[in-house]
Amino acid sequence: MGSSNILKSFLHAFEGIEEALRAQRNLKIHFAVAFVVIVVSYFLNISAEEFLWLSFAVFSVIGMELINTLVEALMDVYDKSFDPAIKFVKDVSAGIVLWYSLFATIVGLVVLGKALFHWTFNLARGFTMIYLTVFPMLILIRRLASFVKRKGKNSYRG
Ligand SMILES: Nc1ncnc2c1ncn2[C@@H]1O[C@H](COP(=O)(O)OP(=O)(O)OP(=O)(O)O)[C@@H](O)[C@H]1O
Repeated sequence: MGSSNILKSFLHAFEGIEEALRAQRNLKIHFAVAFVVIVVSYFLNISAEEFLWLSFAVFSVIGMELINTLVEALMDVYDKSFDPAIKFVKDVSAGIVLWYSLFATIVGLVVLGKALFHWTFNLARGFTMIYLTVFPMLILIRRLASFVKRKGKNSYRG
């Protein structure tokens, strides 16, 4: 592979990020947040390890948002009409971004919380616990709500 080919590959990859950024509002927001976090971290007294955790978190969220953009675009090329299977694929793909964003908030609470507000990591532990209990609970509540709705409809029909 010649050096001009390497440059071309780099340019295509750069274009990919540029196009995704232009098309996706969420990606713009994640880039802005990542930029602010990294700039703020520059002025804080944090260790190299903590900086790596922050970088890992913000780069992961943007990476997952790029994957989500890719999945959405693939699905739209495949079929634009409403399809429950496409809904599932797109929703799971969006879920990946949400999941990594939750991880990023845990890292932010531990690293930035400590450096900015002298928080211990108990708060982050609390949030982690809430995240892990909230999802099964929300699913349960939604199932219960749709069960009650179905029951209501059936009894109305007599
Ligand atoms: N073809 C489809 N069939 C069924 N549901 C769809 C379809 N296209 C989109 N949806 C639903 O709409 C949601 C948003 O999809 P869309 O492609 O508009 O992404 P978006 O507005 O860029 O969202 P995101 O914030 O996840 O990037 C999907 O998560 C899915 O629930």
